[in-house]
Amino acid sequence: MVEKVNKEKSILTFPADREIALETKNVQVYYGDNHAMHDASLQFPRYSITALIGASGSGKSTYLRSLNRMNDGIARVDGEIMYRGLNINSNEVDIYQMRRRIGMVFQRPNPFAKSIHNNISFPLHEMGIKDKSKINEIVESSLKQAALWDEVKDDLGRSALSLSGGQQQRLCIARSLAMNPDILLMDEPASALDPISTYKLEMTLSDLKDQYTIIIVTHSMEQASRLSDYTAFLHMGKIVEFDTTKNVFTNPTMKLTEDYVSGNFG
Ligand SMILES: Nc1ncnc2c1ncn2[C@@H]1O[C@H](COP(=O)(O)OP(=O)(O)OP(=O)(O)O)[C@@H](O)[C@H]1O
Repeated sequence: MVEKVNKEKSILTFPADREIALETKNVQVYYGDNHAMHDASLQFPRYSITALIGASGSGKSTYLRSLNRMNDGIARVDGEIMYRGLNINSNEVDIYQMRRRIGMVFQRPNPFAKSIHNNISFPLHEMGIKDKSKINEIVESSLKQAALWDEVKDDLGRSALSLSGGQQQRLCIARSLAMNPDILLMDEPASALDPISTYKLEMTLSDLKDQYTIIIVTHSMEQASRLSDYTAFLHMGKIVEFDTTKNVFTNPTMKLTEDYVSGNFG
């Protein structure tokens, strides 16, 4: 039985004035016999940043990866994941198309061993876009959105692998943005970055939320409180609390949340 600290508030207080970008209904994830995610029901508000926080092994990555079917072939995922009225956790969904709308940025930057330009233009070619000026336009606009353009514009033919870790991560964000997504899923995108690169990445994400919905796993309480509008706290495969970040950090409903955000465990 989980203990509440604020009895008049419900566990999953939700601000009703926000449009919903993505909703999970009773999502369960099983790695074989390991029931890793229990009954995850949450609505992610559009044009905002939601942080997923919790101790190691609480299920943050498992949940995040379910949101665009990255657990396919690894785990069994039951329940509904509703995106624009469609349950994307169903066999009818074209996973490739869906992932263009719900992109993923991983913990370690994973640029292709190609030029900066090709990192973005190659997937566009694969999508059937052949018009060079259109491609150049998308390369430029996505690099600008990812706040990398000024640093690389003079040599787009340079290898992506010669960029710093922070620049590589922003290039991976640009590559996702070039697909014209609605939602960006990010699994600890700053964990391999130094403080200055982390700061730049956070600035970039803050700017992006005007146009995109961002869901980010982070181990850093400071990052969650600086960056996110909403926070979900996970514990042992369950979503214990979801609320505005301000409330989760200053006025949590659950004792478990209070202990975690105040550093008393985890
Ligand atoms: N590929 C996998 N195969 C089997 N079990 C897994 C796999 N990935 C995760 N798990 C299990 O699922 C549970 C949740 O793990 P998950 O990685 O989602 O937690 P997390 O909160 O993201 O942890 P961390 O903060 O350490 O990254 C753990 O019990 C873990 O051992």
